[in-house]
Amino acid sequence: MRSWPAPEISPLPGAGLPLRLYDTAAGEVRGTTPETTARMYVCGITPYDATHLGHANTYLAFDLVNRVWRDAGHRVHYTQNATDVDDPLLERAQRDGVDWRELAEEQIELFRTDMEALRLVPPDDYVGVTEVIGQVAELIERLKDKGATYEVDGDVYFAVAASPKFGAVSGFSEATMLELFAERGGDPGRPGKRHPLDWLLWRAERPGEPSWPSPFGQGRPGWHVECTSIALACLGAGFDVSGGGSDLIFPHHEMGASEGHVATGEWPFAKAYVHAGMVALDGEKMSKSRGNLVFVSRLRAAHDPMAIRLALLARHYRADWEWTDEQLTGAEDRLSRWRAAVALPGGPDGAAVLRQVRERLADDLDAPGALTVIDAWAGRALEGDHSDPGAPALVRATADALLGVAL
Ligand SMILES: Nc1ncnc2c1ncn2[C@@H]1O[C@H](COS(=O)(=O)NC(=O)[C@@H](N)CS)[C@@H](O)[C@H]1O
Ligand SMILES: [Zn+2]
Repeated sequence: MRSWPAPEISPLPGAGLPLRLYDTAAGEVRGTTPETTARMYVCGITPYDATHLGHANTYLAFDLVNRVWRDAGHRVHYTQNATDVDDPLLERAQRDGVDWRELAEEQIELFRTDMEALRLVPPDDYVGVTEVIGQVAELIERLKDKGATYEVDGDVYFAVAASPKFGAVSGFSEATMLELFAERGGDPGRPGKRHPLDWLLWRAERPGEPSWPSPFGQGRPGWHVECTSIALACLGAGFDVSGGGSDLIFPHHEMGASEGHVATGEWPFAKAYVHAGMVALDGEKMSKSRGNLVFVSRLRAAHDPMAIRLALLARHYRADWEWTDEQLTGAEDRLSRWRAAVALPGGPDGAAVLRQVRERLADDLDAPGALTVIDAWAGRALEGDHSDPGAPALVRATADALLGVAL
């Protein structure tokens, strides 16, 4: 699938610092160690109710990863999927009496428009799972050849007992796993399964559901295996970052890592598992099932997308936090202050701003800290410190390249 047009990225003098990120599997902040080309897989949307602020918050975190790696001299190979066939999408299409393919297409287009407006760097590979059904079936075949699968009434399951590394990503107890698995699309109680945590790889055709041919009959892929297949095909095992919101830690990323490991024999499947916190509204996580959503497209109708971006950047990417309209007005004030300051003939030392913003972002994406650095510079510039005539241009370029904020 087409992704979206890339924003300009201003060149900056010198180079950034090595990026350190909190790795869920390690349970601590660790230095990323990408090669010349850094490789990142970020789970994409299930295309309905796009693009809400929770989505935007998560993709923005990985946009910062992309920008910091580029500033440190790496090329970035960025892959993102779209889950354009899955139970929740079919249910929503059914509820609204629309064709599921049309719903997916329209929502993916809205997502692209929102991502472009917020100036996120687009993925190099933007892959709808319906584009790669055959490839996914091949991966399932590989897992079958490894003896890691079995069938229940025509549906193909991954046997958790076949994965020596199961649990290495989340570190959760079995009780927590069972609870989350049931909450997030799993079927722990299904009769005929060998273990409650075994998960669906291939769902045999049901009446009225879309299906595709495969070596194991008409059907469609399970959720986790699509991402494993696309990441392996585009990036190869051992890629640098597997990203998503914290609600993907389990079952999605845990099960995908097991699939990748058993299929390739390589570990880790991803060198770092990086998760963004949950954005809430009125005390509840913003989610389609709850319907308490704030849409980027609606905010864009009345607000500068750069203010929306600044409002999101004001929170640490791993924090769970509550959206309020006041945060947007605060971001609009900050945006106009920054724009006024970079329009001045000079300001305090610009090189210090670049150095400090680089330090903040390299330290597990401390964007709030980076915003504070530019706030301080803008404040002193607006009070009349114009000692460095080159500073306004350098601060503008820093905000653009590292934070994605166009002043
Ligand atoms: N309230 C929220 N706050 C932060 N991130 C969220 C929120 N809701 C969803 N996300 C993140 O947004 C991304 C897309 O979510 S999604 O549309 O439900 N789609 C999926 O989770 C799958 N298509 C991934 S393969 C995921 O990384 C998810 O963790
Ligand atoms: Zn995914």
